Amino acid sequence: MMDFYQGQETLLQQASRIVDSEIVPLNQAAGRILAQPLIATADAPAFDNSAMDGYAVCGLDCTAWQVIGTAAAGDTQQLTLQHGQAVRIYTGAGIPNNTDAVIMQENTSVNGDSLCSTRTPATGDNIRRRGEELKQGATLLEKGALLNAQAIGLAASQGANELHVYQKLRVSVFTTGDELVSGNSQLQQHQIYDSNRPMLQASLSEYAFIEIIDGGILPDKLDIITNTLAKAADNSHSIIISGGASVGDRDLVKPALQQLGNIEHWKLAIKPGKPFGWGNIKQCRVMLLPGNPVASFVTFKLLGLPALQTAAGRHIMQALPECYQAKAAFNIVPNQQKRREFLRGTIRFTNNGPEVQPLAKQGSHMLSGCVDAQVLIDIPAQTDIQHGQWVTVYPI
Ligand SMILES: Nc1nc2c(c(=O)[nH]1)N[C@H]1C(S)=C(S)[C@@H](COP(=O)(O)OP(=O)(O)OC[C@H]3O[C@@H](n4cnc5c(N)ncnc54)[C@H](O)[C@@H]3O)O[C@H]1N2
Ligand code: MOO
Repeated sequence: MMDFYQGQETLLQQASRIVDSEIVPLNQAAGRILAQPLIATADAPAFDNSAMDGYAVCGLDCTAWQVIGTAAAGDTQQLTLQHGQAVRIYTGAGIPNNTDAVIMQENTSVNGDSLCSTRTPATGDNIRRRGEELKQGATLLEKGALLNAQAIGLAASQGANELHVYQKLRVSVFTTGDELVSGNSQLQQHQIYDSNRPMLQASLSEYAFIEIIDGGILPDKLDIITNTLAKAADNSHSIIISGGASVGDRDLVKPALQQLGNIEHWKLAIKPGKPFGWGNIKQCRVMLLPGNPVASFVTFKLLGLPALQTAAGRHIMQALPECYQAKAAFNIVPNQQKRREFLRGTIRFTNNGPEVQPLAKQGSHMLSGCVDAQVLIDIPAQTDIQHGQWVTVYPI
């Protein structure tokens, strides 16, 4: 069976981007993905300006300066100093011509129009120089950047009022299984409520670059699954389908996908989530998630979501789930598990660094054991874990 990391890499490399781009107003671009690099149209700062409230002075050899005027942020006139002169200046105001330094007001004393400094100023003190942050023509944001609040602010700082972004990735979400019932229906014997579709849609709804299409619950009937997926593939960039991914006679998603397109890969050596697989129907990427709710959640977070992000235009390195190292506050000795395990755990930040502890209820059918989890703990197959050892954790 393929290891998780090999599977993740293969999946992401095959997730070729298929969405077109569009132009949206800046105030609707938050959370979208940039389809063209954003280039600085002006230097930043655009003009030399003061970093402090104080006095702009000319002549650092002087012991006193004559204050000849005021420069406030937004003043449009350009002042000029002669040797021995100063201007009262405020943070963000344009620097007068011939200014040698700005002295912050806490280091000055003023008597009438005569200014003295309590400290010796040095050339360039408290002056923010034109272009010191960015030069005109510099790349502000790379193609594929996620437009978070900081990115929107940076684009706005350059006067951008619309941005070229990738169109939303249309993702159809299905669950399968004759036992599944939506929350608004009465349960019959041996039926259960569908938890995976609301869960997957809730996770997808955090991403502004994704448009969710609710496919509903599919019965365990090959012709219905095949017909429904064929239609969905025409109308979606990606399909996520949970359940029916395993080996039972009623596990019909794989046969349906084989009829309609191809299966690229099926089964990874991970727990939970072994029957995860993916393939294509024409241009549409289809991801098969296991039905067990925790297996569905874990494979979605670590595999499905990164693949959707690359399909939506993000770079692989940015789409990979974030992880960090924490110290195991537990032992697994001997570890005889043949699959890499992703235990659900909690983190405690101590003076020794972050410590991680698995939660009880680790069954892949036990969503309640997942609710309080802050991280997935990566436990490599057949590798003992000693108390205090560093392990990789993925925030969820
Ligand atoms: N003989 C084998 N049986 C199983 C294997 C195996 O290798 N050999 N793998 C097991 C593993 S691991 C998993 S994970 C499950 C996944 O199987 P499927 O993807 O085919 O999922 P289902 O059989 O449809 O369902 C499994 C389980 O989860 C419940 N379920 C399904 N969908 C939902 C939903 N939307 N909401 C709530 N619960 C759901 C379903 O009722 C089953 O209890 O296969 C093992 N079997
Ligand atoms: O992947 Mo299954 O969830 O190991 O039970």
